[in-house]
Amino acid sequence: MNFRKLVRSLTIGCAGLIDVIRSEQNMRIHCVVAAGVTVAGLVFALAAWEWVAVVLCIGLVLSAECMNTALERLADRVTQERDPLIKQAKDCGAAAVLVVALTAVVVGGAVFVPKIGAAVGW
Ligand SMILES: Nc1ncnc2c1ncn2[C@@H]1O[C@H](COP(=O)(O)OP(=O)(O)OP(=O)(O)O)[C@@H](O)[C@H]1O
Repeated sequence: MNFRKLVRSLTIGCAGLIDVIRSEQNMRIHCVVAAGVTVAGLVFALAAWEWVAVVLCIGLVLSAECMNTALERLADRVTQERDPLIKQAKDCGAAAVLVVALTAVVVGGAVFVPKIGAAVGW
């Protein structure tokens, strides 16, 4: 195994992640929500399987946002002109983020709503 190559790949990935966080408001919103959900998970002492579900959702949403940003930048490199196919490509990328974000909301609801309900005595 080429250890130096592995470290280089990780460094490049971190640089990309920092770039997306700096440049994309939606990514910063996802990160704030992810931090809030993590704190809520600690407060409600989630079970192991609940952590698995929550962490998977967070990872999927952040990853989708990174992929969407990559697609947007490639599209902008292809042309700055209005183009119907560029619109379709960007809208499909945005749809990918929307699908995982809605999935995360459903999973988060299934995990947290019963706990919040029990805490407030519903
Ligand atoms: N070159 C283009 N040709 C046609 N439609 C485009 C083009 N660039 C963006 N759009 C469309 O315009 C709408 C708004 O795009 P906008 O430029 O505001 O955001 P974005 O480039 O998709 O993402 P961001 O704002 O995060 O950079 C979307 O429906 C998008 O698909």
